[in-house]
Amino acid sequence: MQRNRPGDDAPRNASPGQPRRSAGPSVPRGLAARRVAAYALADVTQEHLPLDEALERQFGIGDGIALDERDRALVRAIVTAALRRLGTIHAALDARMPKGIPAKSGLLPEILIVGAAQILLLDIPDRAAVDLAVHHARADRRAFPYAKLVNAVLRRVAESREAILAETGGDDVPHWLTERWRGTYGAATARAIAGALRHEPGIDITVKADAAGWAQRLDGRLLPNGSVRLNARAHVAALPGYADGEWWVQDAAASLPARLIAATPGERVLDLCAAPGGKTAQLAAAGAVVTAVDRSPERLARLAENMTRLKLDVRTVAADARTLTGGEPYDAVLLDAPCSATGTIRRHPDVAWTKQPEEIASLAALQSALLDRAAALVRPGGRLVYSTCSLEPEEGEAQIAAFLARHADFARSPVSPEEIGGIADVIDADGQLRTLPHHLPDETPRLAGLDGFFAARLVRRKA
Ligand SMILES: C[S@@+](CC[C@H](N)C(=O)[O-])C[C@H]1O[C@@H](n2cnc3c(N)ncnc32)[C@H](O)[C@@H]1O
Repeated sequence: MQRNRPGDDAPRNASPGQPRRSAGPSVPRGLAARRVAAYALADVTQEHLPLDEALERQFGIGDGIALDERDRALVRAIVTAALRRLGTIHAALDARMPKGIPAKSGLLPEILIVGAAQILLLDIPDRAAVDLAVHHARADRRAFPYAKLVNAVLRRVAESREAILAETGGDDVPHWLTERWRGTYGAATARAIAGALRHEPGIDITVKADAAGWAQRLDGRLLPNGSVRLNARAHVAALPGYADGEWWVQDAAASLPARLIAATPGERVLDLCAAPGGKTAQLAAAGAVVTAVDRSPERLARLAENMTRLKLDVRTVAADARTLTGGEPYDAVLLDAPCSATGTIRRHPDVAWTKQPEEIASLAALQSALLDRAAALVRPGGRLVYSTCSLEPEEGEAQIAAFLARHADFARSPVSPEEIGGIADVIDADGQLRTLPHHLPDETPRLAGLDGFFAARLVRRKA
């Protein structure tokens, strides 16, 4: 879709409390949420701001300040849905606007996208979505002349909803990503990945013990790896066992790297990029004596809060793992490294729009430095597990191949299917883990899939 910059009737970085959009005499219920959604969408797609940051920014200014919890949840749902199917939405609008979006039309592109996302993807009556978009256009100085166009285009989108959603040809993520995946995995797998990313994933949890029992109590299903996948959407903090610290939310694939450590009670394990602590919790729950390191004090504080809820005892260290020194080497080290996170686009569709191709090389350099430091902290005979939630081989397979070329004292310790509940198709020829978003299929799309993870287990040869 041809587009111009969003309307800037008032400064986008207006300070909190300062009204920046004039509401007009009669503001229909729900308009404020749509306006905030449109601005947050622009923050993500144009300024490459992660969605959480965009929402925090927008909830702190203008209309956002007055939104209650329900409206804020609605804003998040609208923007998330729009980002998940942005290619589909652009194509649907393009097909109904042969001349493209008029130039200098303010927030018009975002108004149309927010309207189309509600019509196509959310349980919101078409009429409400169209009317609010028209009101929104009327309230935006530059979009004002196009209010009738908004009405006509969105009505046509509503008329063709099923056909639009059945169309699977286009990309919903930026072209550079699909091109990359085609080159890495081949055309058929790249298509399957793109298909899986179109669906909102379900909620997976990791339990301390009695996974089958918790699957029953929480109305979930037990996955082969021992995770529980909830059958329905839920407000997790209100579910039984949450306040008592019996379980935590963690994608089934994200639970695999810590399982590969196979920690035994009393072993000393170092978790190098640990926050917010899903993997730390697994290690501690297995009885290991865990030291959790993270560079971010804020994220480490969240980890500590999580461990308190889970009643798990973990030592925390705020430090840059690249310069971590000292002490006795560890029985095992987990390095769940910072990465492009392209494997988590199902859960975080903003990642597709906030990451830039050039970031992959700089992240790979950081991972390589972290790996070298991690290796020095493993005792002879000890294990090193490296993982990333990236689909990019530079952050996975190629990273480990380069590491082994630099470190003759390490060798792969291949993963066996039994260790991960028999999900054999996620193990590559070198015994490494490579999960992809379309793995673990299910008839119900929301109950299918895994985040995309890479993990390799290495052992340090005995001297
Ligand atoms: C992928 S997240 C870790 C997720 C975590 N392992 C879990 O399972 O919850 C990567 C973490 O690495 C941290 N990080 C990034 N660079 C780091 C560095 N140089 N040293 C230590 N931690 C770092 C980030 O703050 C972030 O919390």
